[in-house]
Amino acid sequence: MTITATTASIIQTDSIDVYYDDFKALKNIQLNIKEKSVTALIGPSGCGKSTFLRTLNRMNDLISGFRVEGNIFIKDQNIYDPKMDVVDLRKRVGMVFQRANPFPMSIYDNVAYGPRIHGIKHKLTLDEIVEKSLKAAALWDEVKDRLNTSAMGLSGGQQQRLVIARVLAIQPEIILMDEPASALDPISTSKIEQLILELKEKYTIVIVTHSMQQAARVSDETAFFLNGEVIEFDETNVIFTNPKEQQTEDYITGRFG
Ligand SMILES: Nc1ncnc2c1ncn2[C@@H]1O[C@H](COP(=O)(O)OP(=O)(O)OP(=O)(O)O)[C@@H](O)[C@H]1O
Repeated sequence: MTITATTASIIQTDSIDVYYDDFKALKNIQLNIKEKSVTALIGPSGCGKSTFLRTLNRMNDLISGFRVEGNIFIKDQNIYDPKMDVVDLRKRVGMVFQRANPFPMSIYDNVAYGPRIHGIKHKLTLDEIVEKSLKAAALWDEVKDRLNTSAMGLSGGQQQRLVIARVLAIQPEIILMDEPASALDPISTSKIEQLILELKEKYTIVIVTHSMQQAARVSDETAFFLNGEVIEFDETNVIFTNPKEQQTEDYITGRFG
């Protein structure tokens, strides 16, 4: 394993092993993820990228047979500490999935949903949050005249940006994205990529992608996963132009996977 990415990190994983029953899905993962940057997780299908991503906000907790050994620290707080408030953790670490999953309600209510759950009831405050979040998700101009219509009427690309606005509305520190553009056309994909580059000014983003071009375009650092291990973790331009491990080179040049 070659790991040279360093500097101030918001997420530190300390030798993580993950099991689904007897199957060891992740082996000795040690990744430090830099604050306000984009970290891409790449690797062939089934190598553990999504499993790792989901350990970062404890999304795997409810899967029967799932077990994690080792610790993950976010800003020095051990998120697997039994005392950790998981609702608070998921507020701090938001998640965007492959398929946009807007709630079957209005555009406005989708974005206001999280703040309302966290106790914000004042209409003007909610209006402000909705506008700010939709602007930050680069969707405001397209929807400002139809905020009270159903989110289900938006295109796939717009729905994905709405989901990002919904995540932003609860002011996370970290946003996890699991193949956020894989179901989208090239123009919608490019909007999401542009958005990721804008969001990293304020947020830490960890993204799983099967597109090497996408990883190269949006990320600062890249981790290459294979068979549940991190083979190499480095600055993205190093991974794509001068990888140190043969397996990384074989993967990025399309020799397998
Ligand atoms: N709920 C589960 N129960 C049992 N095994 C699982 C479960 N989820 C994932 N796995 C196994 O763990 C391994 C890693 O899966 P994971 O989904 O993390 O890989 P991935 O790299 O994200 O794959 P893909 O790129 O296809 O999404 C695979 O062998 C998978 O079959």
